[in-house]
Amino acid sequence: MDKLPHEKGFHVSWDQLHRDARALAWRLDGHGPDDGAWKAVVAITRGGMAPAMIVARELDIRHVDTISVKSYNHQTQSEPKVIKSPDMDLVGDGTGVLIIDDLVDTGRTLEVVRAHMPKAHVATVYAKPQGRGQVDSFITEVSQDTWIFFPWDMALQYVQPYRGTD
Ligand SMILES: O=P(O)(O)OC[C@H]1O[C@H](OP(=O)(O)OP(=O)(O)O)[C@H](O)[C@@H]1O
Ligand code: HPA
Ligand SMILES: [Mg+2]
Repeated sequence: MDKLPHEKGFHVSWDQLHRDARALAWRLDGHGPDDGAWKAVVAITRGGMAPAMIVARELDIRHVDTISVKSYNHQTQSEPKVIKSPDMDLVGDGTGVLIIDDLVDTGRTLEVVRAHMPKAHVATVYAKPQGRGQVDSFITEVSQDTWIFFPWDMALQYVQPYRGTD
């Protein structure tokens, strides 16, 4: 039987995202340089903002900034561009900074971000094999041919029963 629409991707609920982002925070806790603390979180907008908020909350980090890299138009990839940089007085070379994104796919977004803050620790909630080398920490890996659907891109809707009634 053909796959049902909701079997064609990895669909992440808000609850799942919250659990996975918390797990990421707990993994990072105490692993900052020197005393183990992290001095700031930089979210890669827009997808990194929800996980970054959860990580900053768990680890009690009050300095939160953003970097904006645009790399996709819907599901089509284009040349990544930095549209907005974080406060470089705050982040410096990235030492003690946690860069957070929802996922790494090809790794091209993170390549651009790492060039800005070479000493930062890069963490994503989800990772695909091609980009895994660009992240220092992640929670769940999915195969390269899986599309991850996030809760902010979805809506609840009716699906046909597995065994149709004709
Ligand atoms: O590893 P890559 O192949 O570069 O892809 C991963 C990036 O792509 C998506 O962001 P997108 O650029 O679509 O912007 P958004 O976060 O605003 O949705 C995703 O949130 C990651 O940031
Ligand atoms: O699998 C994905 N899901 C959502 N956004 C993405 N951007 C790159 N890959 C993905
Ligand atoms: Mg993104």
